[in-house]
Amino acid sequence: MPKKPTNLNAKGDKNLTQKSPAEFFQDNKGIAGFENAGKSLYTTLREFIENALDAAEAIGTLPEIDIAVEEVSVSQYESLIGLKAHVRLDDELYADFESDKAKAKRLAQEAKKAAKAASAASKRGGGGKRDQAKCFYKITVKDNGKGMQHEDIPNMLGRVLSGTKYGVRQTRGKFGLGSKMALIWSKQTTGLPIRIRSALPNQSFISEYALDIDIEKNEPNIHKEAKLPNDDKWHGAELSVTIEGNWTTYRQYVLSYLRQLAIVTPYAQFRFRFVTSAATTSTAKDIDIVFRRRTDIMPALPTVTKHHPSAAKENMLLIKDLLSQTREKNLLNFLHKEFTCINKDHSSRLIQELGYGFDTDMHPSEVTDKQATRIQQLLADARFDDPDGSCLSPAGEYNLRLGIMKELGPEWIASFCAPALACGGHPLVVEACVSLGGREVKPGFNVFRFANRIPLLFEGGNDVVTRCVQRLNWNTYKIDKNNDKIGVFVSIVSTKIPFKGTSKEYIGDENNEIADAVDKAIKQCALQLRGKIVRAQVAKDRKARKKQLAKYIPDVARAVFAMLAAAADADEPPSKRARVGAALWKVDEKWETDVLERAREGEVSEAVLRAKLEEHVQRSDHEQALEFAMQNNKDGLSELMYLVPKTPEHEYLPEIRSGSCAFRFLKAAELR
Ligand SMILES: Nc1ncnc2c1ncn2[C@@H]1O[C@H](COP(=O)(O)OP(=O)(O)OP(=O)(O)O)[C@@H](O)[C@H]1O
Repeated sequence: MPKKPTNLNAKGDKNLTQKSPAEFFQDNKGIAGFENAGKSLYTTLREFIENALDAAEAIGTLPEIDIAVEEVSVSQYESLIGLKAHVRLDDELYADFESDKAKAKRLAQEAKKAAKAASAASKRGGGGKRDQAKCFYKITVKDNGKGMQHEDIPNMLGRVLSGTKYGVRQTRGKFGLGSKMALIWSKQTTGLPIRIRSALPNQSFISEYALDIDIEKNEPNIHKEAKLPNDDKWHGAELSVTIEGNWTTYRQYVLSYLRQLAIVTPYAQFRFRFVTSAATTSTAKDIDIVFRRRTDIMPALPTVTKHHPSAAKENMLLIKDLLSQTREKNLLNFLHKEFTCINKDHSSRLIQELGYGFDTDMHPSEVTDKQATRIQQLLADARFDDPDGSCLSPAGEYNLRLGIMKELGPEWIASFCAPALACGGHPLVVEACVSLGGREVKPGFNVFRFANRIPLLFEGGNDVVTRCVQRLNWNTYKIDKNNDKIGVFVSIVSTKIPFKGTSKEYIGDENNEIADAVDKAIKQCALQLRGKIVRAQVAKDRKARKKQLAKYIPDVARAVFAMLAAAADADEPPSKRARVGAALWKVDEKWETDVLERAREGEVSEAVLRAKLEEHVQRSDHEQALEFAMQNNKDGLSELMYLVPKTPEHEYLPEIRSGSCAFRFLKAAELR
């Protein structure tokens, strides 16, 4: 309903009105990923699941997340909103009265109609919902995370742009918007409140709330608040909303999202259930899948960091904000403590460079607006080291590989982690894996994108990763881009991912630093794979040669033995012709006499010759293979294996070699 304008100035323009953030996002749901019923169902799940992961990781707990999507029939929905609260005394009085026979007939017709609509929708694809009846779903996500303070719950979940994840730290959530968008969508489509149960670790009670949002005031509207006993010492949160959705068209997206989440978070366990409405007689569409945890090793927690000085390039107001908030007492410490990559010496040199009017002892509150602009200019123009990225928590090559092996089972896989770089003043790390082959992988490119360990499923064509994949000349790496089953996985983590829009769907291609880092990471993986491909080709050729040689062994053994036997019988060395035929041209005479003697005594037989030849072919094959691998090591012919240290302190052995392989132990830092 259009809002009555609030006149802000009695004398001014009557149309001058103000909107609350909640109203803005209600009117522009699309920018937050709520453009239609199907997409809204997907985004609601995504927002809840990502909050659940953030909450468990924040307390270092291995995430265990239960996700349920329950279909709600129209009649169930009506009773939820209290429309059928009245218990009928005389059914036959009502227009919708139907006999048992009529009811059975109607249900059969409805089932037929629903099947027809679903098949039409899946043919149409996308999120269209024209001529379909409205469908409602109850979405519940339960985690074992840190929970929320009782008093904070209404503001956290009922006030747009409120959250605990602002600041310079890597988190999946950022805007303080996602769950409120789900609530706005539920308010608009079903009018039902969000239900929350939550407990902090070691809290004796469970907070229970039902609330919705006053969109005009951007305020929580509490329907129910209670504290229940927490006898099981549970901690975490359980959020539940009932919304209009479209499962048929977004089912595939939800399942792909979960599968990709399992790849990038193999240390989490997800259980996903889809339950058809009780009114539907068939349960054939029900789903109950568990994405099992494959490792107990979680990446280290990301830590809060400070701005990199290059952030001044992007944000003119940053210096002024920091100057007004800082607790530092002088300019020297202000630059050193409020930014990364500026030590005290560097800070003093920068202050000298600022010139007239600045000195190291100056109090930050004395800096004028003009001087703040001068500081901003200098920081934007000066050169600084890249941040070290230690505040970030990338998925890790081990976790990525494990997830990919588990979900896709490729034949080959290569991984690379690029050094941290500064992007808009925020540290950013790119990790990549490229795989070949695997289950359910189609020929050509299969691009999987992750940002702060969130799978990105939409807008693939515009994303920096897809663009880099398309630009790369895959032939150089002996990879056939049309026929090979190529999996490209790129995970980007940062304290601020430069998403396009608030729906966190893709990262644009225009940032050269990110594009270069992605390009480099993919190329490094492709290079490793080229080594494996070359090695496999060489191994194949060797096998063919060995097979070919082995084929001739019986004939050669027979011919050589026949010649030896004839020479031994005749008591004289073989003729020159026979020597050439048997490749004995250059053997010395003593050896020859010795062999003839042994042939006479039966020590050298055809079987012995055959066994010796087989042994020789086998040995030279191994020697050639190892020689080739050692010579071509740079080309990626060595295979990286990741060993998880059992203790923080462990010793690295030197290289170990055997006849057919060599082990070289490297520390993670030496791999880069
Ligand atoms: N499952 C949960 N466990 C603990 N805290 C939660 C949970 N879900 C939400 N919160 C709290 O509520 C806040 C608001 O969540 P919301 O989804 O609205 O935004 P966000 O996750 O901060 O950012 P974004 O809009 O980018 O997702 C979060 O910052 C978090 O503190």
